[in-house]
Amino acid sequence: MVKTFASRVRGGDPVRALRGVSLAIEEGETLAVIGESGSGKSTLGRAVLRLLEVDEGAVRFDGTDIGSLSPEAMRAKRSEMQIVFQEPYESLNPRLSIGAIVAEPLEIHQPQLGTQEIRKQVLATLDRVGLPGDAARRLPGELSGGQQQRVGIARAIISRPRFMVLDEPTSSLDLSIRAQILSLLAELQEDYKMAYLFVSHDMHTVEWVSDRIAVMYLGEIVETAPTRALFDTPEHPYTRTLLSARLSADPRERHAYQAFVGDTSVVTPPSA
Ligand SMILES: Nc1ncnc2c1ncn2[C@@H]1O[C@H](COP(=O)(O)OP(=O)(O)OP(=O)(O)O)[C@@H](O)[C@H]1O
Repeated sequence: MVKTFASRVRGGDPVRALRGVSLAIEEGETLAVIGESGSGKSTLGRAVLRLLEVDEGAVRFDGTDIGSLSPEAMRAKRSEMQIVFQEPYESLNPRLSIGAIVAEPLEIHQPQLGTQEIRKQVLATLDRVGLPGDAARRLPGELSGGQQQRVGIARAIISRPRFMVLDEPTSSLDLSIRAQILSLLAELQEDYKMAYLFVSHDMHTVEWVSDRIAVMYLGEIVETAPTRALFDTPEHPYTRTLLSARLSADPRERHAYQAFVGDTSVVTPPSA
């Protein structure tokens, strides 16, 4: 895929956010996309869901080129492809109750369900993501950052997607909360057999959550490898730089992910 943006600065050069990116994600797997700020990770995540149009390239979901779908067919497809954003508060309508926010995808995709059934599914989904039923009546601003992200996750999973883009889903949260949210995402993936495209700039996070890692640098994927292989034998010089930066990162981050690993049996700690 190729995507070039006009510069945000008047007279500035166009920004080549994606310079020919190609990737495939298998059913049920987590592919992490890692890279520094501005490398094009979020653009890629949005392009994959057709939340923005690319200049060149196609996205195939189960073999269907989603770029060729009519607006109605694309809307139906969206129930199978969801996104969880980095900033939960900004992604939630501050004037809608949590119940209304989580109900929205069902109202759009399965309006035939009726009010009672939608309400039942909203409460079950809130419970599944660890929120009390009375959260349904609250507004986003009344919840903590971690709870807001649980709402973002509830809204994403209520239509039972098979694929989710997780765009730095924990990086705006307190370290103590990150492990809980990562555990929840891992459990949901196991239960619902979802594939994740996990966008992150943090090597600690992707080390624990991903099956494979794609390293992005200036709009290109410079290396893709299974997680363990990438850590053990990084091939690209930029990957090596990211790995050495990780060793000097905040040790509290490490504790958060060790807590995460202690919380769940779905990930294997590294042998080193
Ligand atoms: N709508 C836009 N208009 C102009 N430039 C944009 C737009 N969206 C993104 N860009 C630019 O494209 C490049 C890639 O941005 P992108 O947000 O995809 O990177 P990223 O790796 O996700 O960074 P971050 O981790 O900071 O979110 C950046 O230089 C960014 O400034």
